[in-house]
Amino acid sequence: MSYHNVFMLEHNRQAQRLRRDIPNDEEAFQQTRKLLIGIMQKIVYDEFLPSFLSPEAMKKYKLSSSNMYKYDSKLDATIANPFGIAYRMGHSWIPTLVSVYTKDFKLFFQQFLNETFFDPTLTYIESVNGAPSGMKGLAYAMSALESSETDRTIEDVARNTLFVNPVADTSFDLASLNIQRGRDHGLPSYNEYRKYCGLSEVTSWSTSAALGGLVNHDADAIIKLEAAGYSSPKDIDLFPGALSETPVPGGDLGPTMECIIGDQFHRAKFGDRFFYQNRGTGFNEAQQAAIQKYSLASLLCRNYQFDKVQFPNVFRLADPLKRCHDIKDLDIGPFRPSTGGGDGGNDGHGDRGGGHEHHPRQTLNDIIDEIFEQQE
Ligand code: HEM
Repeated sequence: MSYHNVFMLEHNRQAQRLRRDIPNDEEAFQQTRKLLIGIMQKIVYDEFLPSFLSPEAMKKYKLSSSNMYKYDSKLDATIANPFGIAYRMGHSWIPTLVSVYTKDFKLFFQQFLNETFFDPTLTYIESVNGAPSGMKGLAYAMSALESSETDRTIEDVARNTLFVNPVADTSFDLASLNIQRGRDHGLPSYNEYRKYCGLSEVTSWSTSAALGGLVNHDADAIIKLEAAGYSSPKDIDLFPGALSETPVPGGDLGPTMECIIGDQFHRAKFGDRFFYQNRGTGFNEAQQAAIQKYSLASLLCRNYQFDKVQFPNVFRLADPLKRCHDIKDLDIGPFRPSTGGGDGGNDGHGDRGGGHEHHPRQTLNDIIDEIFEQQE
């Protein structure tokens, strides 16, 4: 929710910067929306994906923006059924505790995750006497804390306290839901996806390749999968089979997960006519270069007033941290229809510090007020 909110703030901030040259409300909204989608795509492909996919997978599926981009109209970008299950690997990142940190990354408040289910109170907390607001404090904590490992362990909080019904004394188990949802969708087994991905077929409970064993699992994982009640390794469901694979070198996931997730993000990139790197429908060279230089770190600095961040990639712990003051804002110049030139970034404090920035004629609040007045 904190990150969802920060993109909303970023949208409004960039809309205000663009307002000077785009007086029409609808046009300003659409251009800002397009810009935010481009920024999001840059962050996902160049910052988020490499934080858990191996360099090999990044290369194989041409996910980094340094790969030449050519839109492929024949590529189907729709979400594959197994991706809806494989991408639930994020369920192994779910923490037991939700933390709120101060701006200097000290623990301010902690709550059990299940206490936040259906109760967003934490996010409403306003900043008092220098203490962080809920939204910002959650982002400070998320940027500073290491995430749980991507492994076969899903915390009890998501296994025993999901959708608790105190009257019936029941609750749901997210791991079971993931398995059952795969079956509901008629997904073939883990073994079939291994074959689809060009990996060896599994026919025995051993680790031996010659015996058709589970070559991408350690002995402990194999014991647990066998104990789960599958009468043959060929029956293992996609979610537990792929999630319990040993990670490939340099990545957090096993080869089957990398294949399904890498392929999906490849198609979502090269099969999307509006991908930000597609010249013409996406952005021109100068605009792309500006987006390329921007980062989630910079975005957090500006909207949540971080003093220091992990840089250049907030998804990786950096030491030392970089001062926000030294990280440039998005160069909005190339996005201005009238100038077509850059404003060269600024001193790290968004519009407030940029010598070339002009205040917009109206704030978004003014515009919203006007719309309401017209409706009355
Ligand atoms: C507090 C954290 C989270 C909770 C409580 C949660 C809970 C859930 C629940 C209840 C479902 C629906 C399950 C079903 O009925 O089949 C679901 C689906 C899903 N979750 Fe999560 N989740 C969390 C975080 C994540 C993360 C971090 C990721 C990935 C990075 C993720 C990926 C997915 C995906 C891909 C689906 C399937 C969506 C679809 O196909 O419609 N979730 N999650």
